[in-house]
Amino acid sequence: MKEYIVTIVGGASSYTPGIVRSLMNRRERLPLKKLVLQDVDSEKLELMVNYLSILFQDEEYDAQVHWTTDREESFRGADFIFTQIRTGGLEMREMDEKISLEHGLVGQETCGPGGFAFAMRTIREMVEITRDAQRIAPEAWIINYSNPLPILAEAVRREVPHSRSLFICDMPIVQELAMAATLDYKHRDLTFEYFGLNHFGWYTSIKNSEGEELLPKLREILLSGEEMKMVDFGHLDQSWITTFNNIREGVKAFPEYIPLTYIQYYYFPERIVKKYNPDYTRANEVMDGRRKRIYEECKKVVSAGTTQGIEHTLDAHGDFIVDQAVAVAHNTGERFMVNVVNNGTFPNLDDDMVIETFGRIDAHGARASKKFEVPPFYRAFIYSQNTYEKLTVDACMEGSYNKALQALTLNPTIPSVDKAREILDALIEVNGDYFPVLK
Ligand SMILES: NC(=O)c1ccc[n+]([C@@H]2O[C@H](COP(=O)([O-])OP(=O)(O)OC[C@H]3O[C@@H](n4cnc5c(N)ncnc54)[C@H](O)[C@@H]3O)[C@@H](O)[C@H]2O)c1
Ligand SMILES: O=P(O)(O)OC[C@H]1O[C@H](O[C@H]2[C@H](O)[C@@H](O)[C@@H](O)O[C@@H]2CO)[C@H](O)[C@@H](O)[C@@H]1O
Ligand SMILES: [Mn+2]
Repeated sequence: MKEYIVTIVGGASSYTPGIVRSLMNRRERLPLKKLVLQDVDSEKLELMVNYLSILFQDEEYDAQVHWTTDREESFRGADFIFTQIRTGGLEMREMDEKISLEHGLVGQETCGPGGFAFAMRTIREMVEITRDAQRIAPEAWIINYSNPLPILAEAVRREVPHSRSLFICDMPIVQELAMAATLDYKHRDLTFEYFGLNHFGWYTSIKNSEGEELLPKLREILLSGEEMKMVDFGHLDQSWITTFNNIREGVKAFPEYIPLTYIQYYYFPERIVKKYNPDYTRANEVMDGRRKRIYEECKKVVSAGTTQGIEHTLDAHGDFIVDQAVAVAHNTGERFMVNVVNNGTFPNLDDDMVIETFGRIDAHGARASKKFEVPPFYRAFIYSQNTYEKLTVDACMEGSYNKALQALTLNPTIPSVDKAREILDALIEVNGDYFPVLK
């Protein structure tokens, strides 16, 4: 069987050990010749590779592992390029979240002004990565996790036509696992339907294998005040548990569908701002939690020279990306949530909109499977969010202050032009050279 070369851009991320464990667990389907970790942080890369070398040895996993800061070198010969970059790091995420909250706005990684700033820092980098991949490894598939996903997907769609890119998000699968557990079903026995954009959508149907519609039952459970049954991979922080339980608030507002967790930021921005602590945000929780825990785990293994007796982190995140690589490699046509260009899937939305819905993945990439006519309220809501996303790409690529201001004014978490201008000026100041010059 063919042996694959997988490159991870942002290879020093704390998500890497989980992804590599998923690769190891799927060694029969995706045998690895070489794993290449590429990153801008050589110190963390070295730690990660030292850790993985010991893990491979302990698990008798026969693949080479290599690290480099040189993107060109890392792409040579690659079959798959997984991308998970965060320009500015968690430190800039912290700034985004805190500045937004200081201005009375949602302070979040991918939604509202935080997502806008993250996009302005990352768009050009993601476009360059995709161009380089197309030039150096034209046969390789890029499977991208980097956020803000829909904005990066829009930028790549425009700037790098015909790139072999998949844009993926683990939120829906994690929410589906929780919804299945709450309904007392196994995830694999349910079929979900969903429409929207990434981090901005709604479930319209949840059926069991007999074809029984279970959405009304889930609605009833949520409205009765019962807690969502979280599928805990070992380290689910309280803030995520609260976010999952807020799905109920969305259902209370508009009971016809089950909103994705992230809808809380758009339905209830004032509630979120009131509840969030501007001095200790999610970025702090991640820095003190997942980031610290994973690198400590790596250091322990490296100093002990063995993985024995050291706790390992497992989550759906790693499986989700590797399963999609398997679907491409084996041309399976398996069903996944996909981010694709609309092209008539939602007939009453623009054809060129990047949408999120269920579809199939095979050797030719991702395609949506079912048409859905979007009801008027959701259609208008999606248009404002999608136009914000498109204007953010315009603003970044054209260096346009006016487009940036229009983008933020349309963002459903921002109430006025005055607020949009106030937060835009604050973000420009704090981001310095991370942002393009906006004239
Ligand atoms: N799509 C999803 O559902 C999903 C899920 C989880 C994480 N993410 C995204 O994955 C990314 C990584 O998250 P994280 O929490 O691990 O962040 P992180 O900052 O801890 O790790 C990102 C890594 O990328 C490196 N990096 C930054 N810019 C780079 C570049 N230009 N080239 C190569 N490496 C670069 C950093 O040095 C760092 O090691 C973020 O964009 C995050 O939002 C997405
Ligand atoms: O706040 P974070 O950094 O923990 O997570 C941000 C990401 O949240 C979603 O993903 C997962 C996350 O990757 C996983 O580790 C776990 O914590 O559950 C989250 C919810 O499913 C989201 O899909 C990503 O786009 C975010 O970057
Ligand atoms: Mn996501």
